[in-house]
Amino acid sequence: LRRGAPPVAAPRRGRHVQGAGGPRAALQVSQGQQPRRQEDEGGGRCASAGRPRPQLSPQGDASLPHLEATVRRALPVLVRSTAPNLPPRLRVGLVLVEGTDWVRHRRVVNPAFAMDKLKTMTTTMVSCAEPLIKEWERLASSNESREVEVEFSKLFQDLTADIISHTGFGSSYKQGKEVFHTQRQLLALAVATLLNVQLPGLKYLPTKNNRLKWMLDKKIKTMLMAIIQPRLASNGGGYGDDLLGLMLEACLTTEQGEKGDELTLTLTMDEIIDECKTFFFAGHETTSRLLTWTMFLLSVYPEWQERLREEVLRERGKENPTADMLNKFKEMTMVLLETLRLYTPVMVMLRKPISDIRLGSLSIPKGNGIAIPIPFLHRDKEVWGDNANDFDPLRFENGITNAAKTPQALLSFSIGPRSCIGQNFAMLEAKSVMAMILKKFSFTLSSSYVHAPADHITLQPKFGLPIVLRPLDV
Ligand code: HEM
Repeated sequence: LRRGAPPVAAPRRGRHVQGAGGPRAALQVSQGQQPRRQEDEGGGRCASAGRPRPQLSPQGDASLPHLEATVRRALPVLVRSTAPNLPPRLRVGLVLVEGTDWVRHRRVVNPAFAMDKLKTMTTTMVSCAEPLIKEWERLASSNESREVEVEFSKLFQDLTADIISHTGFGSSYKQGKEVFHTQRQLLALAVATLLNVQLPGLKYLPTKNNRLKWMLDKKIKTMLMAIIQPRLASNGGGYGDDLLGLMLEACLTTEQGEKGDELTLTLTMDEIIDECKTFFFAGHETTSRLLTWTMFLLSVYPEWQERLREEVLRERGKENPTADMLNKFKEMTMVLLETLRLYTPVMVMLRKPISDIRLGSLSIPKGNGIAIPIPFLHRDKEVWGDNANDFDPLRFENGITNAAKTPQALLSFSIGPRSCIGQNFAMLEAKSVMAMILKKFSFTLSSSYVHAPADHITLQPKFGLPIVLRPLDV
């Protein structure tokens, strides 16, 4: 993963010649609308204090042709680089570890996402959605119009938080939810202060914001320890079949030496805590966005809404969906993939080459940031055909690899060894929730909806997603 790129000479003056120069490196170091300051990868150093790092941020047609085909091929030789301004306490777990640490983490976390384990979690996903369905039915029946308007953007955020709390922490889901709630506060604080000028050392000073961040951080750690410690103490009885239990099992089997030479796979307590935080950061908002945009597209394309409803009812009638049944939903899978293509929740992947490399006609020196703009690549007519901007789930009829001119064109979950570990989890979750809604309601966009997709770390409808639900039995 890290060694693939043969070193090539790094042209010192080449960037402008290659049409990728942008402004000269200064406080503002990238071409696009990047934040005003950039921290160094190690955390804490900013452009004004340390060496500015140029970032290649292809935007629009001018620079895209250089990168289109080659970016995908280059992904394996680039290492992940973090959002430059993300505070260290939010850079956690598997998403951000590198090298042998990554191998160790990924092996421990992998078993928790095995399909047979996920299947048992489907029941939990369905039962988290069930009370909402009942509540909407009740509200609709009490309205004269027999309809109910629901704001789905916020609702899906709460629902996916509920699902990840239950599937992540089982019977400790209430404490899990509290952890996630605190993480959300920490994230909101980080985002609110993202563009503040950072002076070196400022993060160590007991400012009001810093004290609040430290307090929240400590609270998260204490709460997670309170969930993890009793599990560890109860060895012999198993650690639970939720994500945490499965991870502890993978971790501790190796620690007890059952596999002898694999002792290095063990995670420390701090690392386990980091992985628990990762479940939430990586898995909750992204999945809620997938659900949000699917709901939006099905409202706009009623013929597809009807096709999916028929598929759901054909397989299982009015019964709750099971994992095996969800895996059979071909048209639902096609619609979800098309939603991921048009409204990818993660908009940018940040990478840096570990040695000087060539990307098509561009030479990129080692360590320079590359922002890979997924929405541009997902709407490229060269790759997806002339209807690249249209909603056409049929393009996925013969699977992902045959949907475009290049086999790995869909980048929503990334590709290669560092691709999303939670993609099957996310797809099962989205299918469970959509099946529950489709079998009970038909729905349309509310007249108050305003179409304004906005990039707030993930892609979300700026003014929410108000939808009018009508129970099918009425
Ligand atoms: C629709 C939902 C999701 C989308 C669109 C998504 C997208 C992505 C993408 C694009 C990456 C690669 C990021 C990069 O290379 O910079 C990634 C990695 C990752 N995702 Fe997801 N994700 C989703 C759901 C989930 C869920 C449900 C979980 C866990 C509960 C999860 C956990 C992770 C982890 C741990 C990684 C890092 C993997 C590694 O580096 O080995 N994701 N995801």
